[in-house]
Amino acid sequence: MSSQDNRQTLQHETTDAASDAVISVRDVRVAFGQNVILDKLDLDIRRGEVLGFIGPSGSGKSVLMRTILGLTQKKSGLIDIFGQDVDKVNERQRMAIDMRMGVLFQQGALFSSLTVLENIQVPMREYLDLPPKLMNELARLKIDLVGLKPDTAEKYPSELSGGMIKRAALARALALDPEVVFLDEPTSGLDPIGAADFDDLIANLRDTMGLTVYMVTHDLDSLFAICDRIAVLGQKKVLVDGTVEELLKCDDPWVQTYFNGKRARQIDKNAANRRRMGSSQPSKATDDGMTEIKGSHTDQGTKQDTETKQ
Ligand SMILES: Nc1ncnc2c1ncn2[C@@H]1O[C@H](COP(=O)(O)OP(=O)(O)OP(=O)(O)O)[C@@H](O)[C@H]1O
Repeated sequence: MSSQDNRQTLQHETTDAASDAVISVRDVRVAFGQNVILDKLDLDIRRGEVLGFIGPSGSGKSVLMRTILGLTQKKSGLIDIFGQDVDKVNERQRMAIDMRMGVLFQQGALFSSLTVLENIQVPMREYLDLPPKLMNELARLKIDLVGLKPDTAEKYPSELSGGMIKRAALARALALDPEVVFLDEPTSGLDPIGAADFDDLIANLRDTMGLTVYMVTHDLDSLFAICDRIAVLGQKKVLVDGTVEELLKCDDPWVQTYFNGKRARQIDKNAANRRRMGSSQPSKATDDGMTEIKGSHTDQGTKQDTETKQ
C-alpha cells in the first residue's frame, strides 16, 4: 500500500472519527518569507487520543504545533479548535480556546527565576483571578499529579534533574486543567527509565482524565508504548497517519527506514497492546525528587494514587 493510498484509506476509515476531532487542520500553508514549511496540510486530532507526530528533523513538526497554538501565523487554510474556526473568533473567544490547551515546549521552558510552584502559577495568573491561597493549593495538586515530591514546589529549575524539569513543565501545562496538551519531544534527554516513566505518566493522564495528547517525538519506544495513532510529516504535509501496525505496512520509504532502519531496534509490537490493556507496570520514578505513581491505567477513577518514594 502506498502512503498516498494509506492516506486515502484512512480518510475513509475516519469519517466517524473526524466528527470526534477536537482539532481539525485543513489545507494549511505556513511560510517564512519564501521558505514554505507546510503546504496543503490536513490533520485531525481526536478526543482522548495520544497522537504521535513524527517526521524528519526540520520538516516542520514544531512549526505546526506553534501554528495550532496561534504562536505562528499561517498563510492560508483552516484551523478548527473545539468546533471554532480560529480565524473567526474574537480575542476573548481565542483566550477561552487557549485556556483549554496546555503546552510543554522542547526544553521545558521554565522561568529560571521562578520556583516550580510559581512557574505552575504563571498560566493561572495570566488567565484566572484566584486568591493566592487557592493558587498555591492548585499548584501543589499539579505537583502531586505529575509525581513530584511536595518539596519540589520551592525549588528553582536549576536545582532539578532533567526528568524533574519535564514533570514540572508538564505540571505547568496542566495548570488550567486543559483538554488537550501539546508535548514537544517530552522524553528527549531522559534516560530510558525516566523516559518510560514519563510515557506511563502521559498514558495515565489520558486514561484517568480523558486528556487528548499531541506529542512530537523521535522516541520509538514512546510511539509503541503510548501512541494510539501516529502522523508522519514529510514533503510539507501529513504523508500518512494510522496506528503503529498500519504504519509498519506502509511503503513510504521514509516511514520504512524510520521503523526498520539502522537505528530502529526490534520492537515488541505487542507492547502497545499490553499497555492499552492496562497491564503496564506502574511508574517507579527513581529520581529523589519524584514520587512513585501507583496503579495501572485501568484500576482508577479520576485521581492518581501517589505515594512518597521511600
Ligand atoms: N520563526 C522562524 N523563522 C524562520 N524559519 C523558521 C522559524 N521557525 C522555524 N523555522 C524553520 O522551519 C523549519 C521547520 O522547523 P521545526 O522546528 O518545525 O522542525 P522540526 O520538524 O520540529 O525539527 P526537529 O525534529 O529537529 O525539532 C526549519 O527549517 C526552521 O529553520
